[in-house]
Amino acid sequence: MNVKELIRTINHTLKSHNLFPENSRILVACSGGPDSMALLYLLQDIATHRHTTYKIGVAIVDHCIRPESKEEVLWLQHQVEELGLPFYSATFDVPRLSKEHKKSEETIGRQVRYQWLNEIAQSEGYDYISVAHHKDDQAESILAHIIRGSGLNGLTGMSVVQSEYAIPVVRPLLDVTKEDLLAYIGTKHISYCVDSTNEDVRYQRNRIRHRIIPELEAVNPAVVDAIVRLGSSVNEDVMVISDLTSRTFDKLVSIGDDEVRISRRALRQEPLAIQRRLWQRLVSTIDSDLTLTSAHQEQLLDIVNTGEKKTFTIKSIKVIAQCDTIKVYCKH
Ligand SMILES: Nc1ncnc2c1ncn2[C@@H]1O[C@H](COP(=O)(O)OP(=O)(O)OP(=O)(O)O)[C@@H](O)[C@H]1O
Repeated sequence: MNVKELIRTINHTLKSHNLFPENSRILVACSGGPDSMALLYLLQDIATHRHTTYKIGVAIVDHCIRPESKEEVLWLQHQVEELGLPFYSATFDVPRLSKEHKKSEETIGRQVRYQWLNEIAQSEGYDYISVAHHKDDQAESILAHIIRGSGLNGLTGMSVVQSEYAIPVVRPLLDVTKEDLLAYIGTKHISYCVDSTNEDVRYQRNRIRHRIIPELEAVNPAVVDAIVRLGSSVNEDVMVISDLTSRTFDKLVSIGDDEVRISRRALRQEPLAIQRRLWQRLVSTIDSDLTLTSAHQEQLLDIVNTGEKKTFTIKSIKVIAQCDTIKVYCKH
């Protein structure tokens, strides 16, 4: 893809989601790596191409995982100041936090990064946070979910707009490949930092990127496109199932002050795919942090299929099925 086509493709992604209108303020999350440096320059090119005037700021988090990270923050600060843009940075001791919270460095790093980006975006008046995930990242993320044993929801991939936080996170590059971005960087002579851990196949993501995808490409050279298409079509189907689940939930479930109830017979008449999702919604109504494992789901589906009295405890919640009534409540 040449520069013109690249800009047209990204502009199309943004337009089809009504993103970055005139005068909006965008905080670009930039690691200093090739993808996010490309995003930074592309967003400026797109503003020129569209004759619009959105405003860009740049934010970086130093995760203290690599010895060179401090220097990279200073390098990026210099680049951003040369461009005359606002710059923000924060430092988190991710290795220490990872030990304290018993979570992987990747998970904790992502959590603190998005939380801080949101705080900065809110306090500095930005409308959007923008990140540089591209088509290859999308395919890797879907494959990672398949390998981990995800349900359908995990196969939908990342969305262009994610509204989970107060400030929406936007991914304008999901329709372009890493190769397109590297070609752009080469043409424009944009400098960037190289993350020394990117080649390390002890990290799951790198193993998928450097070992699994090339093997799959030997079978189908367009496998990245094929996986991304799978993600989009699953996404469409999941939206339909999710809508049907919501309507069934509203019809069948009665919500009390600290409990939810459903008829065992009515639940049994629903297809299994809906039953599973209804169970997740029933428990989430009581404890929004509780995600059912497939083992929990099997046990809960068993409750539906008998007429006997059954009691079941999952973490913070209790389920009692007696005669035709199933009651879900907090065990405390
Ligand atoms: N340390 C960081 N500070 C700010 N934003 C970051 C940082 N690390 C990642 N991001 C943002 O999150 C996106 C996804 O993170 P990921 O680790 O997958 O990126 P990456 O493949 O390393 O990309 P890049 O080539 O830009 O480093 C990046 O493209 C960037 O927009």
